[in-house]
Amino acid sequence: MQAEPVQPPIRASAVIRNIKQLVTVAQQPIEGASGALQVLNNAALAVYHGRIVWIGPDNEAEPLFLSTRQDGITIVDAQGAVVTPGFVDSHTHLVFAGQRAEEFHLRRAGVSYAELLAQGKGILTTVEATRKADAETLLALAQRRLHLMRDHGTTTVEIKSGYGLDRINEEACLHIINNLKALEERTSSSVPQQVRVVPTFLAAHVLPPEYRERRADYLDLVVEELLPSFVGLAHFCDVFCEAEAFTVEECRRILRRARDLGYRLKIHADQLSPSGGARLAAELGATSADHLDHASDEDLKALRDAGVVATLLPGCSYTLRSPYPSARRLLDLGLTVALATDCNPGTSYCENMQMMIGLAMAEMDMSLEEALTAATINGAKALALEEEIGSIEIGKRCELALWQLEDYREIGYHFGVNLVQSTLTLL
Ligand SMILES: N=CN[C@@H](CCC(=O)O)C(=O)O
Ligand SMILES: [Zn+2]
Repeated sequence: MQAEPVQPPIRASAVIRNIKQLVTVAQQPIEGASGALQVLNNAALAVYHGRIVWIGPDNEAEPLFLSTRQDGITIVDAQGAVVTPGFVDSHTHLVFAGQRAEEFHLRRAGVSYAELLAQGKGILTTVEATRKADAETLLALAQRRLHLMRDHGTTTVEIKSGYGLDRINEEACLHIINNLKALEERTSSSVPQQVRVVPTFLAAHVLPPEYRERRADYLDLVVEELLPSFVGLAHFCDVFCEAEAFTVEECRRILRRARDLGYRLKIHADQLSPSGGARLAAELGATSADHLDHASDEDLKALRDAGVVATLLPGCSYTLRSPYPSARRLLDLGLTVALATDCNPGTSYCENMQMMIGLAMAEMDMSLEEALTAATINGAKALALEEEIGSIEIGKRCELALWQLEDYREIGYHFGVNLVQSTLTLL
């Protein structure tokens, strides 16, 4: 009689071995892991059809997966890397042409961002350059930025339109974002470093110049025509709620319509002044409210009570030389805080989430553990993707950053260089 073949208890398509430190950022305790980030030393993990099915000590991976015959199993040697979830950059404006270095230097000479906006510069300078560029150029520029992000550890990026501001150009920008998404999904599996792309429609970024004398017509265009015809091209609808951009009432009208059409909501809130954006985000049940430099304690409590993620964008304070919002204040009030780059040509030209973590630790009173949480699982919450990504846990997608470090606590301490060696996305 022939002996029954020993069946492996867990089926795997890939096993990642030889991980010096696995920083899981798990929301549920993991056996053998410790600390706020649930860190496991000398670890391995197994993946089946892109989902994590096992996490444990490296020496247990051998008997579980490697000595039992499983056809087609891929072994990835992490070569002693520190491994974290890939960054989730939940707020970016990657699709644009041109640059605004001149304004950057003008601001250093004392001209404010709001003054530039009021003079028809700022965002409108980029709208002009973006409208002039062809789709191929815009795609190539955005793809280059996306790959820079990936090289610095980001595996999910939200990308907003908002530099087109008319039917043709907004639609073109949304198509470019969706083309980037498709290109990433199709990337060859021999280089498994895809970036997940989440598209956002931001027609209410600033009033386009041709509508200066007919503001109501632009709002009608957005609400009655663009929002309904772009369903399916964007997951989120965002607005810039600010004196120089759109009022609370205008934003409410746009976002209500968007919500009725099935978009999730985001708001650029209280960035340059107390604009009422945070309150509106709470009222409408937005997924996130972003910036929040001028939000009051009452505004923040309203966000917390409504379960809205507070996304802080330290690159803006760095670029605009404005005071950094205190993340400590938000954390002490009990908010869920995310960090993002806000990569854009005006207020934060930076693709690197490691830089945001460094700034948040140096200037916003965040611990490394809080900043890493904000850049991964809380970024996922800001995109309503926390069931899928943002931490290394059973059932989640395998989207990782591999770091050339002895210890994850070198993040933020060793600064100014890229510490990420690669990202890894197993499908
Ligand atoms: N504040 C509005 N939008 C961007 C800036 C865009 C720009 O200046 O081009 C932001 O998030 O900071
Ligand atoms: Zn923004």
